Amino acid sequence: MSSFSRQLKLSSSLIKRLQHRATAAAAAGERSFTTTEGHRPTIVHKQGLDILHDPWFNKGTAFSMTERDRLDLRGLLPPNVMSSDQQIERFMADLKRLEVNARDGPSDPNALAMWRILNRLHDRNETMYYKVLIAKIAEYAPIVYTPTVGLVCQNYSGLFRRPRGMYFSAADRGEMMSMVYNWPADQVDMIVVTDGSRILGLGDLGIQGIGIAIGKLDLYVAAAGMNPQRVLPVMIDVGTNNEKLLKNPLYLGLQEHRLDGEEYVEVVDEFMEAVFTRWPNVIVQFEDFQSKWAFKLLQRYRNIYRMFNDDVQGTAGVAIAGLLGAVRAQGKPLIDFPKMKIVVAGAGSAGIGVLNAARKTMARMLGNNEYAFESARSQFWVVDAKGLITEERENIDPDALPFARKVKEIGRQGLMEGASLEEVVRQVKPDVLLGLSAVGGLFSKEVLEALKCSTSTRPAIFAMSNPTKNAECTPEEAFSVLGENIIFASGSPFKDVDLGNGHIGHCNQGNNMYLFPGIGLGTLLSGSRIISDGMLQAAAECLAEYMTEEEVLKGIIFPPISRIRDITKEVAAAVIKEAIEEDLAEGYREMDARELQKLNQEEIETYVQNNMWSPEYPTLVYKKD
Ligand SMILES: NC(=O)c1ccc[n+]([C@@H]2O[C@H](COP(=O)([O-])OP(=O)(O)OC[C@H]3O[C@@H](n4cnc5c(N)ncnc54)[C@H](O)[C@@H]3O)[C@@H](O)[C@H]2O)c1
Ligand SMILES: O=C(O)C[C@H](O)C(=O)O
Ligand SMILES: [Mg+2]
Repeated sequence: MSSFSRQLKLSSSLIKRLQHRATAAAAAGERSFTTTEGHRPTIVHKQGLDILHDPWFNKGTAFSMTERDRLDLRGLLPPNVMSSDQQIERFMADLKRLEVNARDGPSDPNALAMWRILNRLHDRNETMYYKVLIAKIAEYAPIVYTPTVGLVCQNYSGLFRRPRGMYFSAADRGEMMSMVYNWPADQVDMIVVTDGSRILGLGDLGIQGIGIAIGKLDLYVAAAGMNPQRVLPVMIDVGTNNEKLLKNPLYLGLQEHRLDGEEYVEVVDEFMEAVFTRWPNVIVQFEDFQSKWAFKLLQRYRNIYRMFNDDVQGTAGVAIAGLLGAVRAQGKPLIDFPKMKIVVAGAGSAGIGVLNAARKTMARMLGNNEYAFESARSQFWVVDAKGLITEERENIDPDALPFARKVKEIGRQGLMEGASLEEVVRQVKPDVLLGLSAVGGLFSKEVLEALKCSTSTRPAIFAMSNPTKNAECTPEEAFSVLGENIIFASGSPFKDVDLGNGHIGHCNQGNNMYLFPGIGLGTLLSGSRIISDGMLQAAAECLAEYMTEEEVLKGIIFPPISRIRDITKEVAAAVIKEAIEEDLAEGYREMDARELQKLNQEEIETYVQNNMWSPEYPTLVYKKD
């Protein structure tokens, strides 16, 4: 156990290391946890144009002459055979041209145009698409993922060309169990499903929300090395309450108001039953469901299906890692975390998820008993659209109730029910101001000025709402009001700030993308039937631990996105270790539960690494059906 884990008082005997295991097993050749699919030819049952139109097999101009003969492709392609590197070079030149040509630099229409070009590549050649994405993840994640994916969802009815993923609608009730067989893949490892009801901070986008499921799965492939032939984006279309979409003749979804209550649950139940019947080993990530349903569905399914909610659980883990980073950045020991005063703006699925996880982490550090849990509660002040939440709040949301401040207590602090964010910050003088409100600019100049009273030596600001225009403040705003001695993180990417004195104000991206790919991959490779709190906690700790002391002291508390494949590998390994520890790991393919238990830390990482898909063209051979 690392000293880091010890400080957190975590599950103790996590790994029984069998040091001699790797060499002995390799020498005996008794098993292989290295999958060597790489050089075997892939059998195809298609020829000619059918192959060129099939993104799973298409190589475009990279088909060799012998392959062109074998697969009846002669004459269907320009004669010059290109290497995959040449293909990428040509493609990138095209993309760059667009950037150079844009008169006023990168802008929304420009980002959308880049998305279109990448999407077309995705349609015609998946291998090349993911090669580009992995090689240039820092450049293109903001296009295929947050923030541009938000714009894509808003415009999806216009952008839609070739369908991607599956749509289950309220009109399909009773049919889902058979419909699910229309998907061509016999194996699906990962589903990201949304009902489009709360896409980023953009509200109800109905069926257009499928874009977010596609974007998340792009990261599953690029960061976690999930095989793109085994991922499935899903939209559950139960209608929309977005009046504009209801009236838009070009809208692609059901033009009726959202189902609610039992009827809604029945649709989601039927979908879950259908996908787990066809693919019993699939993992389902719930994404961007409105808070009203996010918690209920999570509670309903998490003990019977392999599923998690990214907005509630992934975000919580990323925030915990960030909060622990903020403690370290002050040069304090982690055990000081329970002393932090934290103001959270936003009490939706993300805010409440963070609050619950932060409270549990503090309680664990304080002795993990009821008293510790109760006393941790008093470290949080929660402000929502109606102001500070106290026990006096009428019709209080049951999920927010545990964080409602006691009236007496806040009276002493000079606060009252519904107090404004600015007042709360001024009176509480918090160490951390964390926004998951979806309200752009909420951390106004006045709020940031109030934070100057913070009792912390290095206050932290987490403006976590997405996309960019919904961020509670920009890093420029934060650094210009509060000076350089702060920690800053945002949900969407911003550039670092030049502070003008030769110093840089670091802008961290605090986004659940640093956890969900590793949670999914670790769950898959462990073979755990559920995703436990312990597995999620292990993922969060791994992320927190990833940054070095030196980086953290510089204010860098999250890794740059260029390291996302590496951090994902580590997170997946941490999740597997925890699943083994909790006796949940049932194994994956040739790696059964007993074999898994024999792996030491290094072997688990090798096992993960060897099961991460990389975009390389396989040699194709034709075989008649
Ligand atoms: N960075 C990340 O990884 C990450 C992860 C999940 C969600 N998010 C973002 O968090 C935001 C919220 O997501 P959610 O699912 O919790 O949404 P939600 O709609 O369920 O919750 C929003 C909350 O903000 C509150 N709010 C609204 N106006 C406010 C105001 N003026 N002051 C204070 N609070 C206010 C609402 O009352 C509500 O409690 C979205 O923008 C989403 O993109 C970011
Ligand atoms: O999608 C993201 O970028 C993060 C998060 O899941 C969100 O809903 O904002
Ligand atoms: Mg989300």
